[in-house]
Amino acid sequence: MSREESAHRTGSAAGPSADSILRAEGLVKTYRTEGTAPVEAVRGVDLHVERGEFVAVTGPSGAGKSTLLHLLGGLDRPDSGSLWLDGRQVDAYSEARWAVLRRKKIGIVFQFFNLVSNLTVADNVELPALLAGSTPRQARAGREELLAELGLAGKEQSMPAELSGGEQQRVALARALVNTPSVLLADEPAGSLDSKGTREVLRLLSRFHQRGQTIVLVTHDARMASAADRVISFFDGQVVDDVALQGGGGRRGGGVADVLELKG
Ligand SMILES: Nc1ncnc2c1ncn2[C@@H]1O[C@H](COP(=O)(O)OP(=O)(O)OP(=O)(O)O)[C@@H](O)[C@H]1O
Repeated sequence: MSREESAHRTGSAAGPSADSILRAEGLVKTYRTEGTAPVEAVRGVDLHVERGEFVAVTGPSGAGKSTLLHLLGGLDRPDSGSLWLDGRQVDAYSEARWAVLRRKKIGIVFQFFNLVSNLTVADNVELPALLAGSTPRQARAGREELLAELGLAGKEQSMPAELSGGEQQRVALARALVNTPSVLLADEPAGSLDSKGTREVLRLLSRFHQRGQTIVLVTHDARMASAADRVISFFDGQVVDDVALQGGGGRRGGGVADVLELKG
């Protein structure tokens, strides 16, 4: 039986549990630019992500996936709706409180890495740890462990521009994970990589997921999405489907191998 055939619908139908790490209710975001019609990017989204889940949000270009991810990470504010992270209601947080929350509880990776170009690889990874209150010794230990794990030992003193796209994304992943966040938000993390880089990112996401990392991955790539435990289809600012992939996904094994084969 194919993974698609074995998929079954649970998702939002199953509803949030006491263990939901992320929960959104009625999220709405409309972009208003003078002189143009308002764009209703997110139109009343209810969503929950359980602790340890790997959830992919997929859909066509312009569906509102990135906007949703930005709302979940506090990078943008909803016009209305509620948001809980780790049991705490966070939608009314000020910018400063969100910044602290993000440092400690949310890791984010973007399509174009967003590394600090004039800092070394080591400093890019250590900086968020230091900002979150780690001692220099702790930050260094965390950086060393992650860079070794991500195959970047020896690149500590390189500048981002000296690295390949795949290497830069691995640095971005190390930076996002250095504070052991409750949730990792990934917005098209392989969107600017070749097939080798894409496989690498998938393999690493799956590895961290297997160790319990909660992940929300935005992707328009169905093959990447099929590495997740659960796939949420987004269309025109709304969730139109929410499907659990049985026996697959990063955690339960099998799925990623299929995906990696698919990508050749
Ligand atoms: N800052 C902004 N100002 C105005 N409109 C915006 C802004 N950001 C996004 N939009 C619009 O909101 C809608 C949703 O965009 P969004 O980037 O969230 O979609 P997406 O599904 O992530 O698309 P893609 O896969 O192409 O990245 C689109 O119509 C987009 O043009």
